[in-house]
Amino acid sequence: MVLAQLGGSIARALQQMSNATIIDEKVLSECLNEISRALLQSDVQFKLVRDMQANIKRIVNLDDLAAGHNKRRIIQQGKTSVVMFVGLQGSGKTTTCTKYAYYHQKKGWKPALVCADTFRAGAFDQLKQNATKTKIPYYGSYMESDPVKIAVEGVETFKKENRDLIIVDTSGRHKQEAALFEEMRQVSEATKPDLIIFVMDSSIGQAAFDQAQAFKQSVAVGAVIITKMDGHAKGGGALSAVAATKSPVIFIGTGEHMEEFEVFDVKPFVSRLLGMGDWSGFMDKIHEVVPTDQQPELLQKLSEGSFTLRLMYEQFQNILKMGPIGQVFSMLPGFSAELMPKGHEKESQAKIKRYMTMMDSMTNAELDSTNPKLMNESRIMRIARGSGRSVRDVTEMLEEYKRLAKIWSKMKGLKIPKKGEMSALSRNMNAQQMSKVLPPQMLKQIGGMGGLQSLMKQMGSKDMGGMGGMFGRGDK
Ligand SMILES: Nc1nc2c(ncn2[C@@H]2O[C@H](COP(=O)(O)OP(=O)(O)OP(=O)(O)O)[C@@H](O)[C@H]2O)c(=O)[nH]1
Repeated sequence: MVLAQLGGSIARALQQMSNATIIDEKVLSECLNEISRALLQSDVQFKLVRDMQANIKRIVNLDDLAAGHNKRRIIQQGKTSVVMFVGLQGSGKTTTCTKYAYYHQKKGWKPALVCADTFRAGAFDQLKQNATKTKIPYYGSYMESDPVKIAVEGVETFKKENRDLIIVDTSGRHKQEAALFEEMRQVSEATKPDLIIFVMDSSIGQAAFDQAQAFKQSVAVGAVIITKMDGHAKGGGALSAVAATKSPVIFIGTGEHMEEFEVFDVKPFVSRLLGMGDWSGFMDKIHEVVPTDQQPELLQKLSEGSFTLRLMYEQFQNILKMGPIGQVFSMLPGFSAELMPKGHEKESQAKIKRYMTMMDSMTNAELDSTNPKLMNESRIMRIARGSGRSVRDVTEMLEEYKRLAKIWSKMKGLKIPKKGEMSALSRNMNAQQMSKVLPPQMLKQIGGMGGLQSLMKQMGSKDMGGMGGMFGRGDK
């Protein structure tokens, strides 16, 4: 094979890979096989080709690629890229457009914003305000009512100005609004975006699948951004949206401010979704903070799923010892936003101490019981009197206990790894286990067990069926 042909074959193989929405082991292997074939046909030594394959596989971190961001160079620095944002009304599109622009500006891009949202009065002002704050050029009009015209003019203007990332914000719309969907399609056709991002509010829940699918059917959605991950919603709808759009989640929004924007990372996201907190961080903390002789016992109890009041007490003790309480809290299964809202660390610490004072008035039998019915009215009254708190306070503490116990009961049967054995947990957390903790409706929407398995794979897990790598951070 002459050199030009060889180059062509390799370029084609790479092109095929970059066309794939998700790069997983299969896509990577196919690409490497293609390249290897071309090399062999060019008489490159077999051993060299085999070593090259192995080396590339070792170097490429599919988990990193799963974020969809670095791998798929849909937007390329140096060339002008147009990115169009679409989504439901109020999903946070306008805010996210600026966050996205700001993020890339910090990375050395020259972004610009175009407001093609002529539907919502005030949208242009909002974009203008955000753009001014972040010193990003913007384009829009108070007079023009045709979003296609504005979008085209804006893109042309910024292309002339050599901006390399032109972001087009569009109006929010629902799938029932056929005319607005047609308009979105026209904006897309006229501006020919290199990437269309579907912005979704994490609290959307069950409606996510249908809505996301409607968007995907009208325009070529290539990526998803989930907003408002700082709220109570766990982002479960995101799973459905990912399934419907067959596109990776690339970023999450974690607040109203420009900096509250993070590259999507599958591990903490899915852990949070399952109400499990950040497991690997949590395990690291256990090994760091819980005295060595107590560790096996705690891990054993965790795997039994029997969460007693005493265990809660001990964990509170550990939490108070852990230092900057805010950071640690979010890692613990269930000990997150509900017990300790962001920015209220002091109050939360006081609450924990209050809970512990009440628990000091409990008997051993009460602390070690796993029977929720044991805590009857007379016991509650006795504890209230003993600790100098109100019956309401005691009831609140017990409610908190029940909430945590419910979450921790999901750990039952999980093989909790010892230090250095994190991958054991990853292997254990398979699709079947995950299916048990997902709301049934959602499971149905993403196509049952089969759908879940392929979704897990799509979301960056290494081995089919297992959450390979998902919790693997502490493994190395
Ligand atoms: N807490 C939180 N609020 C957010 C986040 N992203 C956006 N918001 C807020 O959500 C609200 C709606 O955001 P917008 O950006 O106006 O939404 P939009 O999708 O452009 O709205 P339409 O143009 O009506 O479709 C605003 O109050 C934002 O500040 C986030 O990640 N976290």
